[in-house]
Amino acid sequence: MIKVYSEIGKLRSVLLHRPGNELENLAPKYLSDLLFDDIPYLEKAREEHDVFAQLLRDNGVKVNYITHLLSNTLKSNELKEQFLNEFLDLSDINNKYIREALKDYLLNMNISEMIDKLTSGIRTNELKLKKEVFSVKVRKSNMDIPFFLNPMPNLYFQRDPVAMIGKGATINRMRTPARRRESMFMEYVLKYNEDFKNTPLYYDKKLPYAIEGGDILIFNEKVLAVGISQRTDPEALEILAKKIFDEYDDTFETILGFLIPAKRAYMHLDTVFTQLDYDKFVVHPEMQEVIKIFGIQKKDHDEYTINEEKGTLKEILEKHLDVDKITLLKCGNGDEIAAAREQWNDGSNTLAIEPGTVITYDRNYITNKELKNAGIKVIEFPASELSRGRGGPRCMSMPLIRDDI
Ligand SMILES: NC(=O)NCCC[C@H](N)C(=O)O
Repeated sequence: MIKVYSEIGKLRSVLLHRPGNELENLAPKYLSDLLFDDIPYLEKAREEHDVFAQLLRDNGVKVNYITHLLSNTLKSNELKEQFLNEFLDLSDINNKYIREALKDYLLNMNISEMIDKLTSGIRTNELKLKKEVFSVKVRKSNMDIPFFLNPMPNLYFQRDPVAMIGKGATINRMRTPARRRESMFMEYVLKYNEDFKNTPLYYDKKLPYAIEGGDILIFNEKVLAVGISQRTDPEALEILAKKIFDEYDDTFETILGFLIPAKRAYMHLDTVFTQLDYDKFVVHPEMQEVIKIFGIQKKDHDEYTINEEKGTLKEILEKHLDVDKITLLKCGNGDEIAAAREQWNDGSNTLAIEPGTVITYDRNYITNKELKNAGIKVIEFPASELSRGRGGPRCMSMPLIRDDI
C-alpha cells in the first residue's frame, strides 16, 4: 500500500538503498558523467547509512531496502529474464554477442547476486566470451569506459527515480542516462509485487519528458509542488496533472510549478526547499528572489486553469497551505558563504519524520542551529561520505506510508 499525503505526517514506512559496490566502481575520468563530484569511501558511507536507517527504525519507521523488495518480486525465471532484457535495452546493449554473454553470465546467478551485479556494474574484462568478436574486442580496449554495464552509484538517492504521491506513484524518466535504469527497480515492485501491484501509476518512464522525485513535494492532500528545474520539464507536470486530476481522481486539486534555476547546486526543488512543520520550511536564501510559481488548478473534467501566482514565496505558501503565518528559515542562517556551503552539502534537504521533527546531516551545523532555535527537533547524523553524492536525508529516502496530518 502507498499513502503519502504530506511532507510531514508521521512516517511509517520508507524506501532506502544501502550503498554498495557501485561506489567502488567510481573513477575520476567518468565521475561527472555519473553525476558525482567526488568518490565516497564505501565502508564509511555504509556505516553512515546504517546510522540513518537505525534512526528511522528507532522512530517507528519500517525500513524497506529496494534491492530486497526487487529480489522478492523477481521470483519467477520469466520475470527475472523480462527485467534483465529491459535493463539491457536501457543500457544500450544492442550488440548481439555482448548481450548474449551478459545474459549467460547474469541469468546463471541467483536473484540477489544478479541485482548486486547490475547495480555494481560489469567491467569489460569481467566476461569470458566463447569466441573473439571484433566489436567486443574494440569495446574491451576502450579504457575510457571500462564497462559493459555502467555502475549505478546514485541508487542510494531513492527519492528520485520513483515518487510516491497520494495513493499512487510516478515512474520517472530521469534526465540523464546515468540514472535512467534506476526507475525500473521500484517500477517492477509496483507492478508485480503482491503488496503493491494495484498502485495507480501517474507517470511512465517511456514518456519523452524528464521528471525526478526530488522535484516533487506534497504540501497536503490538495496541493502538490513540483520543481521545474535542471531535472524536470514543464510538460511532465502537465501530464502528471492530467493523470492525477482526471484519470485516477486522487485528492489533489492544485499543482504548483516552482521555476528554479537549472544549475547543479539547485538540481531539484528539495535541494533548496523542504518542509519542517505545518508552518515552517527551510530554504536557500537566494531562492526567494529567483523563484517564479505557476499554478495548475483542477476545474471540470479534462480542464484546468493556469495562473502565475502573485506575491512572495511566504504569501503564496500561506494561501495554498491555508496557514496564517508561514516561517521560512534560511539555510546557513542567511550568511552568503555558510548558506552556499551548507546548501551544497544538503543543509536544506531535511527529512521530516513527523510534524516538527526532522533528520539532517550534522555537518550543516549553522542551519541545524537555526532550526533548533525555531523549535524544530533536529536529529543529526554524520555524513562525511554520503554527502559527497550531493544529496541529503530527503534525497536518500522515499516515504511509502505517512499518517495523515
Ligand atoms: N533529490 C535530490 O536532490 N537527490 C540528489 C541526487 C544526487 C545525484 N548525484 C544526482 O545528481 O542525481
